[in-house]
Order: sequence, then structure tokens, then C-alpha cells
Amino acid sequence: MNLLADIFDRKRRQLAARAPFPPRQRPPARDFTAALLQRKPGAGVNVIAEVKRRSPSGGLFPHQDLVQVAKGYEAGGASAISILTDDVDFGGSLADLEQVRAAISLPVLRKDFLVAPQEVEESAALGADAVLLIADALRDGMMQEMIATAKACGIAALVEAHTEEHAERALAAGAELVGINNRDLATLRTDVHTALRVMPHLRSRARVLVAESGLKTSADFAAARAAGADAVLVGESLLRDANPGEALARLLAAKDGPA
Ligand SMILES: O=C(O)c1ccccc1NCC(=O)[C@H](O)[C@H](O)COP(=O)(O)O
Repeated sequence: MNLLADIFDRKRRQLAARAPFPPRQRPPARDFTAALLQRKPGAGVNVIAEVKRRSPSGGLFPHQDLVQVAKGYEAGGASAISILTDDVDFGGSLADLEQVRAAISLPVLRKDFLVAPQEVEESAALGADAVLLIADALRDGMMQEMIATAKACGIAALVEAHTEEHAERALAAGAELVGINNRDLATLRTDVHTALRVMPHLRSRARVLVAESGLKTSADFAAARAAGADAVLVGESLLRDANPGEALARLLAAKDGPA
């Protein structure tokens, strides 16, 4: 079994073993889609900046205070924040999601390995403004139901794919926001050309396109933009810096960055 299959297997077992969260009133949603479609002076691509304590491919990151990192990203020009809420592989939690969101005014994406509509509803109730869905691991009917649930809850669904085939499945299931992950989650190998290759085929049909993973330089940002990306999702390269927010600001201000 590969890592992604293992993670989804664990998530399905965890969900089956726990009670649904009690219903609660969610805070008003922040518009994730609009944040990714905005045009900022001097920055043609929007950045979803990611907070996480560790990852299977990157190991432990130096910054463990996710609230401080997210505040730095907001000051550094991020358009939205992605937060890993998985505990086992990323050291995250739903409490992190709530704390980070309360400390900033940007929309927040819950990045996890969601397997059922119930989890989309719970994410919305906890304050997520968007959820990540992974097309490679969800059947068509389930993906469709989860996208529809996000819409009914008034939040966005960013549907991630690694291949053109899975991106086509995402669009057929009703996805409006499509992310192309440069990282193959089965092998953890990352190739920044993946999104550059796939995105032009989707550009006319996706409302929002996001290039994800392995992006390090302002030239990477510019290349993603030229291939049709509205936004890039960046974690590790920022988190390796002594000051992730300042690292983001430098990338957005770079001369060879997006025009
Ligand atoms: O990053 C991993 O090791 C990983 C392993 C298994 C499932 C998902 C994984 N990462 C999710 C992501 O793709 C990234 O968190 C995200 O796109 C940001 O990538 P990066 O800028 O390379 O941190």
C-alpha cells in the first residue's frame, strides 16, 4: 500500500470510530475564492501560505507556533492560509485551525484527508473557509457529494489532483477550484513542471487554478502564473526560513517575480 492509501485507510477507520461533532454556529465565512482571484499591485499570483509542524517528506519544521507563522504570512502578503489539521503525519489539530483563524483576517483552508461529507460540514462549523479534497483518493460520487456539501455550507472546496485525468474527474464532479499538486502523494516525489504541464489544459474550465508544492523561488511563482495559475500553495520553502512571513514578502517583491 502507498502512503496516501495508508492515510486514507486510517482516516476512514478514525471516522467510523468516532461520534459526529455536536452542531455549532460557525463564524461568518471569509471568501476564499475571491481572495485567490484578486489582483494585487506588483503581485500577479496570490499565495496560499501553509502552516504545518512536520510532514512525511519534510520531517520537523523549525517553527512550531502556527499562530505566529500565520500572522507573519498575513503581514507578508499572503492571500489565504492553509493549515494542516492531520495529527499523525503533520502534528496539527482542529484546535490549531480555530486558533489560527481567530488570530488573522485571511480566509483559511483546512488541509486534511477528508473522506466524507460529514467532515466537510464539521470543518465549516469549526470555521474553515475552504476544505481540500483529494481527487486521487475519492470516488466520483463521493467527491461530487463533498463538493456539493461545501457549497451548501457556504465554503469553498479546493479539489486537488496530481494528474490531468484526476483533474478532469474533479471538474466533472463540479469542482470550481482545482489544485494541481506537483507532489505525487503515492511516492512523495515532487516535480514543479507537473502543474505547468497540466494547468493550461484546464484553464478555460476551472474558475480558480492553484499550483501546489515544491515552489521555492519568485521564478517558480512567475512560471505558475504564466501557465494559468491564479494562486500558488507554498509551505516548506517558507517554513525553512528563519522568518517565514518575511521570506514570503521577499518572494512577492522580487523583480523576476510575477508582474
Ligand atoms: O508533504 C508531504 O510529505 C505529504 C505527504 C503525504 C500527503 C500530503 C503531503 N503534503 C501535502 C502537500 O502537498 C503540501 O502540504 C502542500 O502542497 C505544500 O507543499 P510544500 O510547499 O512543498 O510544502
